[in-house]
Amino acid sequence: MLKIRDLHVSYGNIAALRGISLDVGKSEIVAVIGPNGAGKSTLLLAIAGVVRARAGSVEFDGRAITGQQPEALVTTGLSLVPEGRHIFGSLSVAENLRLGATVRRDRQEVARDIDRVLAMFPILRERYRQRANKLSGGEQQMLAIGRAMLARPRLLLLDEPSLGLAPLIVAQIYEAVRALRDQGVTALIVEQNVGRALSAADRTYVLSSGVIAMSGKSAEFAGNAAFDAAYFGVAEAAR
Ligand SMILES: Nc1ncnc2c1ncn2[C@@H]1O[C@H](COP(=O)(O)OP(=O)(O)OP(=O)(O)O)[C@@H](O)[C@H]1O
Repeated sequence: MLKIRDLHVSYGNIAALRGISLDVGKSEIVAVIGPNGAGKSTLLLAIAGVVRARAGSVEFDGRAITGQQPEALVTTGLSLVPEGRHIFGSLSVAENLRLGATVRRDRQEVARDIDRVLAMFPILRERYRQRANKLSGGEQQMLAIGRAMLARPRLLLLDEPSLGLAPLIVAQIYEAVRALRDQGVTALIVEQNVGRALSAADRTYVLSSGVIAMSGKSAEFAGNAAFDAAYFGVAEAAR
């Protein structure tokens, strides 16, 4: 579904991604882990068209999407849930959700999709008319995912969904990601929470200083000395 080849992204003279190649198959959950500054957010931003690639290619469903605008990519089925959630604090939960559907014209289907989101995250039903800045961090993360779902994505890009959240809330968020996968939504997730990433993802890539240090089936990573060396080695080197 997603095919990235030799992707390079720079901010001025800082090379954030230095030749990334990565694949995500339909209905897979794939994680990208790595320490602070490894380039994880840049990777998602480049896929979503928010930052420009200096070289390399990104294909989505067999079509080259490199260099396309984020708005155009949303209509092709690609939704980003950015780090920090970027919800609108002064708007209600209902208004934030509807903003996710601005590219759609099928109003009745939108109402049905809002109902699906509220069924997935029942706390948002209780908070439906409240301003989003009154929500807890976990509720805001649920709202951000719900808003992304309103665009009916086939591929969901999640940037650190567990950041700053209590384990019970993180478990709920990942439960939702799995439920979405069962409905046919593919997910590429960036995480610093290694344990959570490995338990949720079918396959995992380790990103270090803008390059892929290791990749494979997540189940084979746990307790694997080569993985520990690759991951903790790069994490240590990044300190
Ligand atoms: N807007 C920017 N301008 C300049 N440099 C940037 C910018 N955004 C990121 N960088 C640099 O690019 C590199 C990769 O950053 P990126 O945020 O993608 O890493 P990350 O793995 O997501 O880290 P974190 O977990 O801290 O978000 C870092 O060296 C960072 O300082």
